[in-house]
Amino acid sequence: MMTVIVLSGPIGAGKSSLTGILSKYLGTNPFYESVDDNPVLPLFYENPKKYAFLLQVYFLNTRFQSIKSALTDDNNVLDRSIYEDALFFQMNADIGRATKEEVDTYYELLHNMMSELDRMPKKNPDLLVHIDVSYDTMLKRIQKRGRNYEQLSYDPTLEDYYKRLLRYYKPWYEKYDYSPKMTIDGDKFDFMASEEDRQEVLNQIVAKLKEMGKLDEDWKPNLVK
Ligand SMILES: Nc1ncnc2c1ncn2[C@@H]1O[C@H](COP(=O)(O)OP(=O)(O)O)[C@@H](O)[C@H]1O
Ligand SMILES: Nc1nc2c(ncn2[C@H]2C[C@H](O)[C@@H](COP(=O)(O)O)O2)c(=O)[nH]1
Repeated sequence: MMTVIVLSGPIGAGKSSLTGILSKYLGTNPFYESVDDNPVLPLFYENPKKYAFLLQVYFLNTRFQSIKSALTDDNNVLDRSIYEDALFFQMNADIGRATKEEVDTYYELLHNMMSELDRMPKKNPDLLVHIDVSYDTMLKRIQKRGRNYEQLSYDPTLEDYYKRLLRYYKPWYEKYDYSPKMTIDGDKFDFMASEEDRQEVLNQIVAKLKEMGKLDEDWKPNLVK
């Protein structure tokens, strides 16, 4: 059965990490957001006002590309949903990093591209797995990952940016209704370092997929690597 799972959550929540763990466990394909090979991301952090619009278009384009493959392919896990794109741009626009013309153009482009998804065999994911984290956890993980331009030492105003991002995520998740959804407590479960925590998180997701009828009741992982 074709099942598409999408991860969501703020920067550093653990989406990419869980995408890898989950796709391996389910025997499906991981799809990653373009980050380390994204030439616009460092420019954005250096000069957000100048590059917010370009970065947004860059992400929209790469995400659309991976969604097209993921929704036509078999079983997949994506490390961020396209539904979060507007959240990021709205927030950047609200803090004055985009002109009205850029905002209008972006929304038109987004709607236009989203309507293309109507033609796909599947328009929406089967399940959204949201990783919920506090500011402290988010910051710790951003530090652990160590991308220079995401550190508060690089730009102290990132503290406000990150706190604001967390505030935007709450209503976004509550409103999200394109598919069934579930939350993983990213503060509680250290699914990178603790084998026990990792298993607990996987069990929660598998239980949800079984409840939805996407996995058979007697499904067991094929752990042969
Ligand atoms: N649940 C977790 N417990 C401990 N460390 C984590 C957890 N999730 C992610 N990390 C670590 O935090 C950093 C950011 O994780 P990543 O998966 O890149 O986040 P995202 O894709 O959401 O930005 C990485 O260094 C990763 O090893
Ligand atoms: N301004 C925007 N920035 C975005 C968007 N999507 C991702 N990002 C940034 C945030 C991180 O610095 C980096 C990678 O995100 P992770 O959550 O995977 O760490 O890219 C966006 O739509 N707009």
